[in-house]
Amino acid sequence: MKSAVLVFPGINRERDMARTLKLVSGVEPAMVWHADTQLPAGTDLVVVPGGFSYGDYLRCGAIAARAPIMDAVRAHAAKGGLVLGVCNGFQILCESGLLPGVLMRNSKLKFICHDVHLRVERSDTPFTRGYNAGQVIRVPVAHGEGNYVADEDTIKAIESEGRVIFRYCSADGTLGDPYNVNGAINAIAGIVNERGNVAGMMPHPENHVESIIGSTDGRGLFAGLVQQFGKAA
Ligand SMILES: NC(=O)CC[C@H](N)C(=O)O
Repeated sequence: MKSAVLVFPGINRERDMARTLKLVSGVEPAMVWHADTQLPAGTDLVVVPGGFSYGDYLRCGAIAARAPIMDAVRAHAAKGGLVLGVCNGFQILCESGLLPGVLMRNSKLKFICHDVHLRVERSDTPFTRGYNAGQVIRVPVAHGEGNYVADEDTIKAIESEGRVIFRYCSADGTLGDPYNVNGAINAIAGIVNERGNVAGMMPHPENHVESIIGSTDGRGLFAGLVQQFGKAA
């Protein structure tokens, strides 16, 4: 699997993401600077990583969404290419119109940084095929603006088309306010676009891929993607 990780000024999770992609796929990803206008030929997967692009000025992801490289990301998605946005990456994909909705301030107006449980809502997407539907995984969150919001019609469409891929839940998969760490509508932690080739999620699966740091629950996402493209470039 050939992947490309976008790099914006202020991003700080790109090395974690690159390390995980190398670990799981066996192939070093290309690091692509925001001012570039092209992705490397043959890119299978574009990853927009987490961090604080442009210092979170205006709104998280708002400036990065207008960076030159984003036209190439749009073209890649339009061809059916896979795009994954994690945390700030999810915010950037929403701000760029590649995913619907927006990420607002967390309902308690505090930055949160701890492990959460997620219920995998479906396993028939390229991003979740490494899991079973209904499986509960534990991965960290680290954000101040993770409260997913969209207008009523958009939420109706996302829900009726089964485009929620992850929801915040308890360790046994129960949904409820105490587990909805940022107040997101319907406890939405991750979604896919209509075509199913662009995904965004607030939690960080790339940080839980090795038992030495306490959990490998994030690995399934990357392992599932690799299954699709194979391990070699
Ligand atoms: N870890 C991240 O990507 C953080 C995203 C963004 N800076 C926020 O605080 O919401």
